[in-house]
Formats: sequence, C-alpha cells, structure tokens
Amino acid sequence: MLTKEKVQDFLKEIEVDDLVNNLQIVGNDVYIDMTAHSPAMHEKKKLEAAMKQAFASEFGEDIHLKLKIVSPEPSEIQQSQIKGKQIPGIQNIIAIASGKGGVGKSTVAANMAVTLAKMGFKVGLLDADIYGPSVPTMFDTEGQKPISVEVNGKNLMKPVENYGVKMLSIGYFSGANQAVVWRGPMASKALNQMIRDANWGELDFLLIDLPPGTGDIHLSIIQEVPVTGAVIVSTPQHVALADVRKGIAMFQMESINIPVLGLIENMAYFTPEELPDNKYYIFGNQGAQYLADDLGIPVLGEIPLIQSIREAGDVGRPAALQENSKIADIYTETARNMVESLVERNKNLPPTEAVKITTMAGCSPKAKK
Ligand SMILES: Nc1ncnc2c1ncn2[C@@H]1O[C@H](COP(=O)(O)OP(=O)(O)OP(=O)(O)O)[C@@H](O)[C@H]1O
Repeated sequence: MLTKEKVQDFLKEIEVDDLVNNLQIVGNDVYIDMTAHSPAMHEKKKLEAAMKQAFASEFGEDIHLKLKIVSPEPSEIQQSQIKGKQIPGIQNIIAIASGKGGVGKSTVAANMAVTLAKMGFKVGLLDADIYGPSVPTMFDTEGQKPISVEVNGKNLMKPVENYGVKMLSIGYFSGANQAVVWRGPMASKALNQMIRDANWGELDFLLIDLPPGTGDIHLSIIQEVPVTGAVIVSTPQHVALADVRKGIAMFQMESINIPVLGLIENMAYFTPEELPDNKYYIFGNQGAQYLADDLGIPVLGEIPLIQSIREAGDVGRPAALQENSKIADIYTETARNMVESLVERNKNLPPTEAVKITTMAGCSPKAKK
C-alpha cells in the first residue's frame, strides 16, 4: 500500500520535496500542492510533466497524481538570489566570465583555481567552455577520463585531479569534437550533468569557466546553477571593456541577479622577462579601474602580460604554481580580494541563503610542510 512516508521519501529522492506545500493520500489518489520555481507558464508545465512521469514510473499507472502547482510569491522570487537547487557539499560557486573571447579568461580561471588550492581551500574547476575546452591542456591532463564511482547507489563521475584541483571538462569525454555543433539546451544539459552528477565531494569553491560572451549557455547555466557570485575578466582595451559592461549587465538582469564580485584585469601591463620591475601599459592604463568605479564593483587584481604565463599554460602547469614568483604573489593577492568580496556578499544575504564562508579564515597561505 502506498504510504505518505513512501511518497515523501520519493519526493526527496527526486529533489522536489522543498517545493511541496501539502501532501495527502486518499486511496490510490495522491494530492500534491507545489510551488513552481518561477511564475513562467512553461516552468509549471515542465514541472507537471516531470512529476507525472516520475510518479508513473515509480508507483505505476494505478496511482493517480492530483497535482496543483502555484506560482511563487513575487517576494520569494526577489529574495531567491541563489538560483537552482543547492548542491550538497559545494559552498560557493563562482562563475568566471568575460564579455568577449581571447582575454585570457581560462588562463585566469586556472591560475585562480591553483592559487585558492595553495591557500588551503578545497577547489573544483568546471570547464564550461563547451566549444573550446582548455582545462585538459592547461592542467596537463589531456587524454584522461573521469571514472564512474558509486555513491549512495548512484553512479557519479569522479573529477580528474591535478595540482590539488578537481576538474571536469567536456574535453575529457570522447565525442568532445561533436560538442561544437551542440545547441544551447544540449550544451547546458551536459554542463548540468557535470555539475550535479559528479562526485565533487566537499568544495569551498567550484569555479566555472564560462564560454566567452553572453549567450544562451550562460543564461541557462546561471539560471539553473546556484551561482554565488561572478568574476569578470577583461583586458584593458576599450573594446574589451565595452563588452565587459554587457557581461556585467547579464549578471545584474533582474531575473538573474547574481552579485558581481569584481573585475580581474588581465594583460594589464607588459613586463619583459629581463626587466621584471618594468611595467608597460601597452593597452592603456587604468581603464578597468575607471569602469569598475563607474559600475560600483571592485578591481580584484591586475595580471601582467608575461611570456611565462603563456608558456606555463601551454605546458600544462599554471604559472601561479611557480613558488616565490611575482606572478604567484599577484594571484594570491587577487584570490584574497575575491574571497574578501565574497565574504562581503555573503554577509549581505538572508541567513537561509548565506553560504558557509563568512570570514577570511583559511585565507592565509598554507604553512609549508
Ligand atoms: N597574462 C597573460 N600573459 C601572457 N599570456 C597570456 C596571459 N593571459 C592569457 N594568455 C595567453 O593568451 C591566450 C588566450 O588565453 P585563454 O585561452 O585563457 O583565453 P580565453 O579568454 O579563455 O579564450 P576563450 O574564452 O576565447 O577560449 C593563451 O595562449 C594564454 O596562454
């Protein structure tokens, strides 16, 4: 016989228990009142179809699901700054974005990931650049395959690991070349699987290296994944800065409303290897600072254009791993600023949504063994 407990357990299993307001069972009829994630009609329809299908396959056709789905109150939508369902074990999800391609976003994401790991944080990096995955190369893990592990009866992908960072990228899967022709929905489905069907374990930070630009994929990721904050990468060139405005505007759209933690200016100045103290502002000086001031967001760091950064990326060992180097110091400072900005942001969130890192604790470099 179908019991209320059984249905409650099932609702938990399919991760909709928090949407259910009322559950009654009368004979073979199961009455459920739920609140949809958003007031959009298609959201309600999607939820209804998914519930019907899930109930039919779990309990059979004899059980009749009587579903009533209501829209969330406007205040609930306003407050729910963190989109999507929380991912157990992952404290902060940071989207690394750029308004345009080729500004070095993936290089910055890789260096930030190894720097946070060096500081003692547990770090994951998801390469969401479906159309040009670069994480396998930058972490010298080309050709590796994530294995499948069973966790609580569920098969999950085990991220590939190097330099203390757990990683997933479409580049680790066979058929990655086909991803180039994927349309938005297929790409975001693959990404969702890499986020939710993976054994990330406990993470302080999951960095998501978004594809360049502001397209479909961005919108679906940032709507479905509970992104804590966004970091925008730009070069000082004017054209890149104009694109940054677009990128920032995307995160600040009313329906998205993801706090922008700050701007990282990449290739801010050129420093030749033989003159490490010289700075040449070949793309212009202070552009990022003016823009950041204008938009009310902080500049988290200025990363120089130096040959060793590119070389390190190409050989699969992010430059920030070079002990006692200037570049490692610059990245440490940038990562600290990001954590500080995050702490501020977490303080300002309603408690139920606040993420765990609320102090700078853990932010000092790990003691050397
Ligand atoms: N600060 C830097 N100094 C020197 N070279 C850099 C720096 N940042 C990035 N590069 C180099 O610039 C190239 C482009 O970088 P990257 O692939 O990270 O850009 P991207 O913005 O992620 O590109 P896309 O998003 O279009 O794939 C790479 O060869 C990288 O090594």
